[in-house]
Amino acid sequence: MSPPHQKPADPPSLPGTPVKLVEESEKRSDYLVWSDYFMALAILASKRSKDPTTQVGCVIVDRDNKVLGTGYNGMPIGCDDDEMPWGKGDMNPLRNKHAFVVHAEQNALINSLGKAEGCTLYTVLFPCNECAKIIVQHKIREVVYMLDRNTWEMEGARILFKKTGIIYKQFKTRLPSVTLSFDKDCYETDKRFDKHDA
Ligand SMILES: Nc1ccn([C@H]2C[C@H](O)[C@@H](COP(=O)(O)O)O2)c(=O)n1
Repeated sequence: MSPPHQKPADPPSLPGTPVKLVEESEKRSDYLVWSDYFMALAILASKRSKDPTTQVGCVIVDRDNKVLGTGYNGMPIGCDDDEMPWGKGDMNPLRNKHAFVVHAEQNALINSLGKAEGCTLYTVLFPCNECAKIIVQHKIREVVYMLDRNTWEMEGARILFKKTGIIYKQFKTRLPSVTLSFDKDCYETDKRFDKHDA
């Protein structure tokens, strides 16, 4: 007899009988945990960025795990992406992207319509000092980031977070990757549904 915690084995199928479909009556175990889901969303948002060197995405999440806003680094509304500078090596600061790009965190906060108090901010890149000022003003509770840079701007952000009690921590996951395929994840699922339904 099987031990009580194990499902009894399926009886061997008789020759010529069709193979039984995998039972789908139990909860999936390989679903995304919240933090993986939110960081994956931030990375997905970063794919919207037109910045040729660094694409950043950001997601703001409330205590009930509701997404209040997402953002990525891009030019301000009304500025034609094709007319704006995307480099950063020109002597003239007005010919560099940094003079104009709205950071991912800023866009996510703007999109959260003033409701970000007590929320967690997931970002692909650690915030700079300018973003940190706005994060503080919105009373964000916690910042979760993937990548960090050793720059004075990010050091400035760390100083502001420490002074104001905003928790910041590097993202940790057990997953090496989250893959997303229009084909496999949607069309094939739909085909399986058709089979069951027929
Ligand atoms: N926390 C951050 C830091 C930077 N960004 C944006 C600003 C630029 O578009 C890009 C950085 O460009 P790089 O100097 O690496 O060529 O990333 C942001 O959105 N959030």
